[in-house]
Amino acid sequence: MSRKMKNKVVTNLPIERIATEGKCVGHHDGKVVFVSGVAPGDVVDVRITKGRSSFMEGEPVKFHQYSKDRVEAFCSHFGTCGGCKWQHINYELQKNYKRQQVLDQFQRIAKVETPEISPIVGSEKTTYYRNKLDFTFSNKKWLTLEQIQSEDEFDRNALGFHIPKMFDKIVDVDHCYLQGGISNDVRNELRAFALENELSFYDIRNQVGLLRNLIIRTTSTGQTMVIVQFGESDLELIPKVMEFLKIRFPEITSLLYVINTKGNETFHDLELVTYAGLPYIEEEMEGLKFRIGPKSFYQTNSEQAYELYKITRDFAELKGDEIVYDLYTGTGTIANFVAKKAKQVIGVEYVEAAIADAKINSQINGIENTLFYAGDMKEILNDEFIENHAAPDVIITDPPRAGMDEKVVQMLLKLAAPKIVYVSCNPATQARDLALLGEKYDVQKVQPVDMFPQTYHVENVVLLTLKK
Ligand SMILES: C[S@@+](CC[C@H](N)C(=O)[O-])C[C@H]1O[C@@H](n2cnc3c(N)ncnc32)[C@H](O)[C@@H]1O
Repeated sequence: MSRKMKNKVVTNLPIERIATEGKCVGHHDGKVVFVSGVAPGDVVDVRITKGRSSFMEGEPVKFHQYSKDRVEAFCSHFGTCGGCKWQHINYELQKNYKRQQVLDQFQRIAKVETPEISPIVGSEKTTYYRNKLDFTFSNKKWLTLEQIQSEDEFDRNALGFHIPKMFDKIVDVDHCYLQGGISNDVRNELRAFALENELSFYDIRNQVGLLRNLIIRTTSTGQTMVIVQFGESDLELIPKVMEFLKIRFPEITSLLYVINTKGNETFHDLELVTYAGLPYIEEEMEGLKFRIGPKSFYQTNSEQAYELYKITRDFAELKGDEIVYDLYTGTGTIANFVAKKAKQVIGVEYVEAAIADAKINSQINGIENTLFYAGDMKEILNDEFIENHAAPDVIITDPPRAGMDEKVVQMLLKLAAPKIVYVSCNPATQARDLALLGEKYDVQKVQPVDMFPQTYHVENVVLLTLKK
């Protein structure tokens, strides 16, 4: 019956609350309806886009009542672009919903006893907080309905972000409120230069075109890295583009490019060329320097990363004589950040370039009690590894969104370190892992942190102690 609902319009649906992944929930005919682009308190007509036996999904087509918690969205790309999906909800409420999400996931999935979840640590900056953005060049610009219906011809080249669920359509970004500094100018002027010089924008379907991707990374110390990804190896045009950026933006401290003719945009396996400046940028925290190469992961909100690391260090309560494992260490930021307070810190991560940066980060900061290893966690963290190193007193783990592999969780249970500090960017997978760790561990503290205002994403730090 529900499949028949597809494209039908449910009228006057009161929106009740926010569910996972930022969608809101209403009820119709005893079924849950997930609706995007609305806020709790709205009353809307919803066109059903998906009907299943237990739930439906839809999008608003008419608003009868607006929630009192709504605010005016500030970005002209709101509703089209996949980022900042919560900018129509006031920030105080965004924070409450994020905390609620952690609570919901823990109750639904973890099913372990938890102490009260602390109020979320909010971000002072609610715009211009990201230190990294990734823009795509495309010859398939997303056109608005008015543009499609108008008689005018439109240039279809675009530089911006992917439209959600459409791999080849790109919203041509005029201004992005996520990254400050020269980011908006670099993107807009590079696009203008490319259009003026009739350079080809990437055609993702046919995998041809010169300009493929633009990555801009900034630091709180004012450094900027710009990486241009080219889809063709044109030795005449590439220097022309790079020279334009070098001359026009002397503020760029690290200007690189990479030629990528593969089927995907990742460049972990490709060689980057430093065209001007240094091959890295440096972030600073409590006087420590962190070197970030083009292939390294670094938390994308530097100010909130500092808050996150302080909470992690506080939860670990190090006295100076502990062996600490920092799993999924990235460029070793947490490892180096806590090293002063530990006997030894061992960081593990699978991106080799990040491990090379982690070692350099220890070196440039004069830190001598860290060791770093590159490898897949489920392979490297084995009995031999433990035999070769002292057993940990504290384990800090900060896995990707997918959480920890079950083999890794089993290893943590076997290691039975007195304390685990689990940092996560996905409370659902964290809750799943906690359900397993619950066999030997109690959850002592739960502290959500907002790294990504205007989105539903939430970071969460949990302290676990070994059951007595
Ligand atoms: C959320 S990041 C944490 C980085 C770091 N703790 C920080 O704060 O900068 C997760 C890291 O896990 C690494 N990673 C993902 N899967 C892995 C695996 N199977 N084995 C080892 N490391 C992995 C990623 O490369 C990434 O650097």
